Amino acid sequence: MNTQEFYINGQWVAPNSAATMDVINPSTEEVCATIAIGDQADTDAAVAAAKAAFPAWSQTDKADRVALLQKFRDIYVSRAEDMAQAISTEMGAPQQLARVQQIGAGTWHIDGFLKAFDGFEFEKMHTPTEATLLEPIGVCALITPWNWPMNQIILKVIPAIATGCTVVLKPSEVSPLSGILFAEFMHEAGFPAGVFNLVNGDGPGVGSQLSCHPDVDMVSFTGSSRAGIAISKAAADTLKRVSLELGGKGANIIFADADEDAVNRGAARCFRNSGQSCNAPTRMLVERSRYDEAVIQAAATAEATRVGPASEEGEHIGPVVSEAQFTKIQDLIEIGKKEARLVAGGTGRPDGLNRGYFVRPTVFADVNNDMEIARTEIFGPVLSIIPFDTEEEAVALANDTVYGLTNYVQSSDDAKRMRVGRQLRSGMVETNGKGFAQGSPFGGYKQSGNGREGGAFGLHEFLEVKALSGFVAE
Ligand SMILES: NC(=O)c1ccc[n+]([C@@H]2O[C@H](COP(=O)([O-])OP(=O)(O)OC[C@H]3O[C@@H](n4cnc5c(N)ncnc54)[C@H](O)[C@@H]3O)[C@@H](O)[C@H]2O)c1
Repeated sequence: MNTQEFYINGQWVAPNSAATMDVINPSTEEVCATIAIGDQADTDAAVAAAKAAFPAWSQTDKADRVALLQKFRDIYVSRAEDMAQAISTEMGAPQQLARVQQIGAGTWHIDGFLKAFDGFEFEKMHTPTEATLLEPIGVCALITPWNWPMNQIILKVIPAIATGCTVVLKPSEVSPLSGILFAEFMHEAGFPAGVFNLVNGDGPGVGSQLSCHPDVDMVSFTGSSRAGIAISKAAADTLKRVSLELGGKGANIIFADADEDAVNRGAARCFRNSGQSCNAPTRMLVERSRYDEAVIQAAATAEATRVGPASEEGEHIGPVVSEAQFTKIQDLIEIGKKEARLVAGGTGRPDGLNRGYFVRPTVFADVNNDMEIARTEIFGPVLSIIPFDTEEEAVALANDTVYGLTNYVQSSDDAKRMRVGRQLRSGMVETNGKGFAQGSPFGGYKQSGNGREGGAFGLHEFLEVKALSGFVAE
């Protein structure tokens, strides 16, 4: 794997400076790779390559773009094991999670885009003499996080390139290995030089250079609210489009008439990927008559959740990604112990693990929405349980957060699920354990961001709309 160079204008090139950064395996706390870190000259070279490639690429036939994307998909599938190992090493996803969910999410989104692209109309007659044209926005900077690396990279690169944009990808410096492998696949697929470019670097460096670059037309970002704000400010001077997919503090409303498995399912979903998902249901709101039982069930789920190294097979959860995240989560658990009632887990590593950023699956009961653990996105395997008495109160509690990404509703009453779902201020509502459909728009309300990724909505993100009048249809 080429960790010391960047992929610019169809080839691997040496960085401008000698700056490097170590990549840490979170299961062992050992250095697993060292990557080159870009500077302004590297960013400028990648943006220039993308800009030069845009006129030709934006005019290519849809069928030609589909053929290249299909070729990429074939390579992604045939090299899935290499990709799974890269993700597992860099961010700590255990083998099964890496192979099935982390890799599978990528394939699933590629297929969703290909389906949406097939029937996607780029030109429509609005009146007999005016056409509405959807055209690629131009050069796109794609800045991605470490928690679902291929999911995020594919949700950005594939629709951008499918619609005729050219891109510069900056993966998270915490999990850059999967991004480098992704660039190798793009090269092998044979995209024309400059269509796809990759520069590694950190947020203050390459990230902010891309955000304020005059030749970048759009930034698509997934990650923290802090970085989302910094990117929006940096992008303001050039008025480029900024698409944001930020954090969440999802509520999982469990009514008394919910199915028996609702609490276990909700807790397990909160702990999935070691709690490092922006759409994790981290606030479990339980109707009073089921509350005591729910606390016992959630605690039992936490205790039954095995934690172990990413290199091991099995259904356990792995470490959290970094020392910084580990420390932040420990601090929040400590705060939670003062604010609420700890019923499972707690601070410190799980028994038998004395190295690696492993966190104990933790459950707090008797939480209220004013507590810090109910307001802050912890991004670790930490669940807060909050009781409620009425449907109105449940909706109010769920909506009482700056975030609005995914909320969840569990009830055997179809009308109630739909009624509550309509009142929740979030981009997504999942009910009764039924997941998100392929091609559905993924994105948030409020401070969870403004973008929509996946399927036809995800293609729209990268398009400008033009009204062309005096049109003579051919
Ligand atoms: N919503 C999500 O999917 C998601 C994903 C990862 C992290 N997070 C949140 O972010 C918190 C911290 O994680 P993190 O530090 O890795 O996330 P982050 O937002 O700092 O990093 C994500 C990406 O943004 C880049 N970046 C950071 N600062 C930037 C800047 N000023 N300009 C341009 N790019 C910048 C990073 O290099 C990385 O590629 C987590 O605790 C979690 O709450 C959310």
